Amino acid sequence: MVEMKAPIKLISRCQGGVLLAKDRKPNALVQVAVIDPYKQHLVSQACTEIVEANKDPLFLTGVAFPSEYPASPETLVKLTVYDAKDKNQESSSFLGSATFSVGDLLRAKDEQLTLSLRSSDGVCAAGTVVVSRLKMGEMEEVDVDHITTDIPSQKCPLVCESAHHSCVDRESNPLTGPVFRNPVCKVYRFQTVDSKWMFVREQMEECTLSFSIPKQLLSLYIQEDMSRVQDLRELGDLSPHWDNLRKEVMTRYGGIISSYQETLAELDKITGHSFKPSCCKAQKSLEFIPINLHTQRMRVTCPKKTDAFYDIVTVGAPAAHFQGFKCGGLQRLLSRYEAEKKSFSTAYQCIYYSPEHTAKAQEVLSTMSLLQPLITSLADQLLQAAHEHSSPGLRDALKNLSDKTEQFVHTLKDELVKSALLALHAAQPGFVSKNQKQTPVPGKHQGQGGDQNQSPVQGLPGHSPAASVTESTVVCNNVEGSQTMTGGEGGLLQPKHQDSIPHHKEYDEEEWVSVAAFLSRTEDFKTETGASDYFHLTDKLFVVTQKCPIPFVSAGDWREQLCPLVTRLKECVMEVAEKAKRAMTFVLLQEAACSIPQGFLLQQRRDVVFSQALAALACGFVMRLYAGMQDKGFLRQLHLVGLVAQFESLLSTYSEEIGMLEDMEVGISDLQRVAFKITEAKTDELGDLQPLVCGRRDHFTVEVPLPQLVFQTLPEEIKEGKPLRVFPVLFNVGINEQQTIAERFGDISLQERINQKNFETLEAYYKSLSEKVPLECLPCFQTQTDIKELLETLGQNVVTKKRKNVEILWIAGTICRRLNGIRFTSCKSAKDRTSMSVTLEQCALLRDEHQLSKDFFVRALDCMRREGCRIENVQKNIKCRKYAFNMLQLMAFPKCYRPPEGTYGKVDS
Ligand SMILES: O=P(O)(O)O[C@H]1[C@H](O)[C@@H](O)[C@H](O)[C@H](O)[C@@H]1OP(=O)(O)O
Repeated sequence: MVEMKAPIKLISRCQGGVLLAKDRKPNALVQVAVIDPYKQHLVSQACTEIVEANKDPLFLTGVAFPSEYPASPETLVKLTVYDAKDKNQESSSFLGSATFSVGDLLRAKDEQLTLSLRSSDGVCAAGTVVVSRLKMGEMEEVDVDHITTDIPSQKCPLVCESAHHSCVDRESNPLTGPVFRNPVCKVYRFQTVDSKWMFVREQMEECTLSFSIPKQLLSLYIQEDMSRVQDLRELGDLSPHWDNLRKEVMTRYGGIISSYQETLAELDKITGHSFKPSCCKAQKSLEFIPINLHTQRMRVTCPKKTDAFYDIVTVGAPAAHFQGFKCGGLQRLLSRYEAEKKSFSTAYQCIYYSPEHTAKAQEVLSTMSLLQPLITSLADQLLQAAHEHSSPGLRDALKNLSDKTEQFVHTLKDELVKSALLALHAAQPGFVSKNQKQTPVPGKHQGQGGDQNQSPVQGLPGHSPAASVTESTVVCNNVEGSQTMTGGEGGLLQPKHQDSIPHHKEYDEEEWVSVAAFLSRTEDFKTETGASDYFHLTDKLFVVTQKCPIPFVSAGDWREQLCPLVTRLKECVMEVAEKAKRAMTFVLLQEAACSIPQGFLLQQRRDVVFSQALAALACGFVMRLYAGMQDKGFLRQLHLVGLVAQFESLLSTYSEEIGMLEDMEVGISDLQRVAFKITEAKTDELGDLQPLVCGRRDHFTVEVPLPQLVFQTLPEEIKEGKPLRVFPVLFNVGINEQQTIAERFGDISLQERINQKNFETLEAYYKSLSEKVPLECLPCFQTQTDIKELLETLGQNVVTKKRKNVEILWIAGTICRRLNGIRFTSCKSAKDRTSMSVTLEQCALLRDEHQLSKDFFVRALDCMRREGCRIENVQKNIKCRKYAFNMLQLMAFPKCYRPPEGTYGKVDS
C-alpha cells in the first residue's frame, strides 16, 4: 500500500488548453478512472463538471477516491478529457488522455506531476495536465492569481482526493465507525468573495441503523403483544359476551405477532445492506425500513480558518407505502377512528376510552410491573437489615420502601383504575345487576350458558345474552364526558351521572359495593382488613423502624417481629397489583374490542411509520453526538434540555402525498416518546458500539454505547444514564407541480396546520433552552441574526399566505443549526427533491458562513448537483444518474430547486 503520511488530495490541471476544435471552444470535462494495475480493470470512475465554451476551463468539481479503493503505488489513474456536445455528457467526443500511477505522484518533485494529454492514437500531444498533491484541512492562504499566474491559460484544476483521505479521517475519529458505512466522497474548490479558494468536501454514508433499529423494534412489538395476549388470558372467567370479544382480540394480536415474526425472519436473511433504495419503498418485507436513509457531511476548509462541517440526514418520508394512501395517512385515519370508536363502544357495550385513557392504562400496567417486584425486593432488604441488626440498613430500606409504596398507592388511586374494576366486575360470568334482579326480562338468560345465538344487543349479531345484563349495568368510569365518582356516605364512592354514554345510564349500588370494598382498602388507611393491612403494615413498619433498635433486644427478635408483617405486606401488594393489572387489561380489551379491525390495522401502520422515523432519528442522534463529544456546551444542553430534531419535508399536499404527510406527521410526533441514554461499551469492538432499543410502544429508550475512554470524558449526569430528550419538529413546504395544483385548486390546510403547530413547539423549546442553558453554549455562526429574531420571522412566515414559501424551510433549518439540533430533509424517496434542497442548503451555508463568491453560487450549486454525492445517491437508488424530473415539473419548482441541464429527465425503470 502507498505510505501516505497525511490526508492528501491530488490536483490536476490541463495545460496548453484543450483546444482541438478549430472553430469552437470546447465544452471540456475530465473523466478520472482508477485502474487496478494487476488486473488492468477499472476500479472506479468519476467526472468533473462541464465547463462550457472555454479553452482554459476552470473546473470546480473534484474527484474523491472512496476508502474502499485499493490504493497502492502501482494504482493507475487515467485522466480523459472530453468535449461535450451539449450538457448531456453522453454525447461527448474524446480530446485526449493521460495516465499516471499513485507512486509517480508520491515521488514527484513539488508534489506535482505534469502530464501530456495524448490523442486516441496515443501519439499527438493534445495539451497538458498537472497533478498535485494537496492536504485538506491544512490549506495555505492561496489566492486565485497565485494559482494561475505562472501559466495564465491553464485554469482547469482537477481536485482529486486520495482513497487514503477518507481512511485517515475515519481512523483519526474512530467514532464514525460503528454505524456509518460505504462513504462516498466528493471534493470541490470554490472562490470566496476576496478571491481566495475554499475547499469543500462532501461525504455521504449509509447507516446500519436503517436495519438494526427496525429489527429491534419488531422484536419489542412482538414481545409487547405477546404479553398483552398473556394478560388477556389471565383476566380469568368472563361472561360469554366478553369472552368472545377477548377471543377475537387475541386472534388479532396473534395475526400481528405472526406477521411481525415473518417480517423479522425476512429481514434476518438480508445481510450487507445498509439502506433501502427508493424502488423498494412499497415492498412488504421492507416496510419497517426507512427509505434511502443517508447521512451527509459537508466539510469546509478556508484559508486561515479552522475547518467547519455541517451535517444532515436525508430520508424518505416515514410512511406506510405498502398499505397505501387511498384513505389517507395516520393523522386523518386516527382522528376518524377516534370518532368511530365512540359509536362502536356503544354497540359493543364498552366504555369509550380516549387515547389518553388507554395511554394511562398502559402506564399503570408498566408502573405496577416495575413497582411490585421492587417493593418485594425492598421488603426482603428490610428483613435482611433486621437480620443483620443494622439500624442504618433498616432505616434506608424502610425509607425506600415507603417511597415506593407511596408511588404504588398513588398509581392505584387513579379514577381509571376504580372505574375499570367496576367494569371488570360486571363483565364476570353470573353477574346480575340490581335492576335485572328486580325486573327480570322475559326470554333473556343470565350468566353463562345462555343462548349463544340470541344477541341481546340490537343489531349486533353473535353476542351472548350475558351481555344484555351488562348493558343495564352501570360501569362507573371517569372518562371525560361519561360518569364520575364522588365520595358518599359510609366512605363509599357514589357515581355522578353525566349522561354522555347512553348505555351506561344506571347505577347498580350492589355491584359497586362489592368492588368498592376492594377500593376502600386503598382509600382507607385505618381499616384493618384486606389490602388496607398493606398501608397499615407500612405504617407499622415505619413506626417500628423509627423506634429501632429500642424495642428489640436481639437480632433474632428484630427479624422475627418483622417477618409476618413483611410477608403480609408482600401478599397485599401482590394482590392489589394483580387486581389493578386485570382492571387495566380490561380497559385495553374494551379499547381493542371496539376497534376491530380498524384499530389493529392502524396500530400496524403506526408501528411501520414509527420504525422508519426512529431509525432516522437514531441515525441523526448518533451522528450529532459523535460530532459534539468534545463540545462541553453541547453536552450540557443535551442533558439539561435535550435536542431539537428538525425535519424538513418537501411533500406536496395533493393526491397520495397528502397521505404520506399525514403518516409522517404522526411518525415524527411519536418520536416524543423516545429518549436516549449513553452507556459505556463493554469493549471498543464494533458489535459493542451498536445502539440498543428497549421499552414498549408508549416509551422507547435508545441506548448509545460509547468507547470507554470517550465515555469517561462525559458529564456525570450523562454517565449516570440520565434520559436525554429529543424535541421533534416538522416543517413542510411542497414545491412541485402537484403543490401548484393544491395551491390553486386544492387545499393546503394540512401544511399550514403542521407548520403552525411545529413552530409553537420550536418556540417552546427555545424558551426552555434559554431558561436552562446559557446561550453561550450554542455554536457560533457568522450570521449574527438573533435566534429570537429568526423565530419571529419564522412565526410570521407560517401565518403568511404565500405560495411555495420555502423561506419557512430555510429559516427553520437555520434555527435548528443555531440550536445545535439535528437536521433532516425528506421528500417521498429522499432522492430528487431532497437532493435539490440539500445542495441548496450547503451552498447557502458556504455563502453565509464562508463568504462564497456571489458569482460562484450557481456554479457551486450546479457542480454539487451534477457531480456531487447527491447524484451518486440517485445512482445508488435507481442505477441511473438522472433526477426524476421532467420539464413541466421543473417549471413549477422555485428556481433555486432546479437542477442543471442534462442531469434530469425520464428514468428508465
Ligand atoms: O425523491 P423524490 O423527489 O420523492 O422523487 C420523486 C420525484 O420528485 C418525482 O418527480 C418523480 O415523478 C417520482 O415520483 C420520484 O419519486 P420516486 O419515489 O418514484 O423516486
